[in-house]
Amino acid sequence: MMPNIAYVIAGSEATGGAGLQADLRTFAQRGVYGVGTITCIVSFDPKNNWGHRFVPVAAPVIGDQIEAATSAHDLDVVKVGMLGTPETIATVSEALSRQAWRHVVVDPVLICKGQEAGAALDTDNALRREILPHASVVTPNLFEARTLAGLDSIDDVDGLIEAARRIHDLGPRFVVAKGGVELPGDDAVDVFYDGSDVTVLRRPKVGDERVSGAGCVFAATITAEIAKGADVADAVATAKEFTHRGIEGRIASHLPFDAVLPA
Ligand SMILES: Nc1ncnc2c1ncn2[C@@H]1O[C@H](COP(=O)(O)OP(=O)(O)O)[C@@H](O)[C@H]1O
Ligand SMILES: Cc1ncc(COP(=O)(O)O)c(C=O)c1O
Repeated sequence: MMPNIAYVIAGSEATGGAGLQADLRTFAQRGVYGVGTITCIVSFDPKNNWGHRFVPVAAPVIGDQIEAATSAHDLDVVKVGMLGTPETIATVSEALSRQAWRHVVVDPVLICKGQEAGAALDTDNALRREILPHASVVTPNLFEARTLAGLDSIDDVDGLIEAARRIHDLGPRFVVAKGGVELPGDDAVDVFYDGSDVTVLRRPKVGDERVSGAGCVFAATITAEIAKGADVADAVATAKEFTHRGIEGRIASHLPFDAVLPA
């Protein structure tokens, strides 16, 4: 029997907590066969307060990986994670337009802390212009929702809903705007908007620190569930529960932050 296959185009995070490592781990745990393409390599630097070191993979090498993956398998569901540079964004955008996709799930990772602000702005604009039009599902966190929606601040659930509506206007059919730990209150609140109805998902906050990989596991779970045939609303509800469980069971390390342990 053929397994359900999910594809991810994302960055490697060398400590294993986030990025492609978390995506493929999540795919395996949700029972789908994962295929991955690496866009960049992030290696936190233990000699420098675990600051980000960021190296993009050369565009032709990204293109080769996508060619190999899409030629070997009949892929119809893809998650797009960290891209990192305008050149990578152009390469991935061009590759996405070469075939029809049932769903493109975009986790709009906007800033890698190692990047200088000017470069990050170019990347943000390129992501909005070249990747969002391919997205059927987009999962911005609070900062990304504010940036993509062009809002000065998001202070409550109503603000999150307004952001989700504005991002929907940019193209994606389904928007999950995540309040996470950043939105004030006792619960981690996310808003799901499908163009007509708003669903508010909430679970109690586990601590008040960000947990590495939470956004990656969340979007990867949505992708895996869609690959198995779930509709988007059910996939998002499953992702909320699965990520919450992974945050509760999180893994500590010598890093100054914990990582999600999807299980
Ligand atoms: N400490 C926490 N406790 C409970 N849920 C959390 C916590 N941090 C994040 N979440 C939830 O995990 C999911 C992804 O987290 P988020 O922090 O928004 O992603 P990102 O990693 O992109 O910033 C969302 O459903 C969010 O609400
Ligand atoms: C390669 C890569 N992708 C994605 C992320 C975002 O991870 P998170 O799920 O914590 O938002 C990171 C963060 O370090 C990363 O290094």
